[in-house]
Amino acid sequence: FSTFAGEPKWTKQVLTYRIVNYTPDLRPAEVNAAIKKALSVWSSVTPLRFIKKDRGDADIKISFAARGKSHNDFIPFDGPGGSLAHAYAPGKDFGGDAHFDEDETWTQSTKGTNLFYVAAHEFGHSLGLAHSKHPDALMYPVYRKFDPSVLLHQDDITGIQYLYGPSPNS
Ligand SMILES: CC(C)C[C@H](CS(C)(=N)=N)C(=O)N[C@H]1Cc2cn(c3ccccc23)CCCCCCNC1=O
Ligand SMILES: [Ca+2]
Ligand SMILES: [Zn+2]
Repeated sequence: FSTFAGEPKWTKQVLTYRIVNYTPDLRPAEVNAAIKKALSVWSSVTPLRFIKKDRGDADIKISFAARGKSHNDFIPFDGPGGSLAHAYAPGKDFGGDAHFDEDETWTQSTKGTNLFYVAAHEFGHSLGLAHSKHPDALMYPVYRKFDPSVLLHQDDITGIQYLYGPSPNS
């Protein structure tokens, strides 16, 4: 596993998240569920807890943006394929935020681009993990045929617990 320079991490265990806008590819309830499940991947192995906010500021702001429309972070997306999303390391303002490329076809299946899988990867970044060299780790830099049941590789768990420690009820 790897962390970002300076090992930025959240100094609190309860984090808030807000889904700022939704993709038309899925029903809002499906997006809510995929995001919630992707966060629970990480909270299941750490003391971290996530609270959803529907307005105002939040630690992790989630949004969808397409090509050209610079989603005010000056990193425009690249159309279908290529980069699927990006997320910021822990910190204030943009820190922790995750942006998803609206030009992808977001799905809940193994066709198209699976939102749950990409979100789980992005939240690894939002929590302070950089990329892993293990090809079967969630934090591997390239999207792979994923097996929805087994998502976290031991390397991912070792990395996130290095930053936040294990779940208290482990
Ligand atoms: C790991 C993901 C869930 C998140 C990362 C984004 S990030 C910032 N959070 N690490 C991602 O989007 N990786 C690209 C990496 C990538 C693969 N290729 C690319 C061609 C162009 C640009 C990027 C890529 C080759 C062609 C395949 C393109 C489709 C799949 N894209 C990827 O796997
Ligand atoms: Ca893209
Ligand atoms: Zn990544």
